[in-house]
Amino acid sequence: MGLRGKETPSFFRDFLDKCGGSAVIDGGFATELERLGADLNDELWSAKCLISSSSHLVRRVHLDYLDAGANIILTASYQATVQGFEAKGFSREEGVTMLKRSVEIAREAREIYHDRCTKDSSDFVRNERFRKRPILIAASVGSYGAYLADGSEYVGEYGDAVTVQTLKDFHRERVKIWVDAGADLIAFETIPNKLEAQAYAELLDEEGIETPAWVSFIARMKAMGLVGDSIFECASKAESCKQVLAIGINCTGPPRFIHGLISFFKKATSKPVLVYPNSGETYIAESNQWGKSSGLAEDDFVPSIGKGGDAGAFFFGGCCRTTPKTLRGIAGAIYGKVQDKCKKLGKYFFFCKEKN
Ligand code: MET
Ligand SMILES: [Zn+2]
Repeated sequence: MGLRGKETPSFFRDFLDKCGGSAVIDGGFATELERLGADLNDELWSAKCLISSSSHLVRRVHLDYLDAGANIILTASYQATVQGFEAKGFSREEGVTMLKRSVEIAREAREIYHDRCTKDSSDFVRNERFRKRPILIAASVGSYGAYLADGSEYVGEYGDAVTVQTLKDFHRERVKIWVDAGADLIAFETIPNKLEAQAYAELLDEEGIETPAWVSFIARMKAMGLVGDSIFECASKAESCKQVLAIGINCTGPPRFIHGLISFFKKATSKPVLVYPNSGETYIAESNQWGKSSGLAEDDFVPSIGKGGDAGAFFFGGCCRTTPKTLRGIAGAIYGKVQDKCKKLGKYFFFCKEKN
């Protein structure tokens, strides 16, 4: 599904129309790999599984999220860098190959899934609207702080020595590798500050990258009071970049704050808003563990996301510690909502065909 070079402003509009009005982003990728038994206590985190002996697990997680109803799957590249693989003893060439593999494995999973949809007779895939839904591969780009692997993507204080240029130089090669590998989208994720948002926007312009992108921030919250750069400042860095088609928040919890955060973003951007919060637990960098912070049950997650739709978001999913089960709930809620809209407006053709 090579969608590069298309006139980008209509890209998401067409995609959202085909999805029925809202799109489902996958759930926590790396934490799902861990739940399936992968040991990701490593600087490469999920990218460790790109090494061929574990690539079947990467494919499996992609397929689990596709089975759950995802329209967009994020690659296992969040913490993947050529220098990271070199530090493990791989050659430069092997490192580049591993980065490309992240996109290839996701494409393989999409092909397997499409194939299954035509052959499988289970109720889920027999359902027309699931079978025909569009699926995009988004290359996951973690922040410089994620590469540092010390939890600083949640803090975003890189110090004075790190400039916009440092960040552009850091991301340039990896982004180009994923574009060349045929990703449909570039997902700049868990961005902790305005500096990095600016670096991404400049990088897209300087390299003339035509692949559409989204930028997604981590909102640093002390209860509901936000800390760090303001949402306005962060969003404005991406707002003027024509390749950035959506702006939003990920890996921020607890989800009950999401409604308010989306409202902030709606004021800061004219682009579609996306949201994929984590489970509401807090990552503790010192111990490399997730600690319960809100007592939020998984059952509360889906209603919280649903309220995000009322606040005006168009893309919904889950981040760390959410699972295919969570995503099934989100997809169900989104498709249900679309069906309601369909009844009222007679507008969204995928669903209207079935219902009318
Ligand atoms: C720390 S946020 C991580 C987001 C990334 N898409 C992942 O799961 O794996
Ligand atoms: Zn996350």
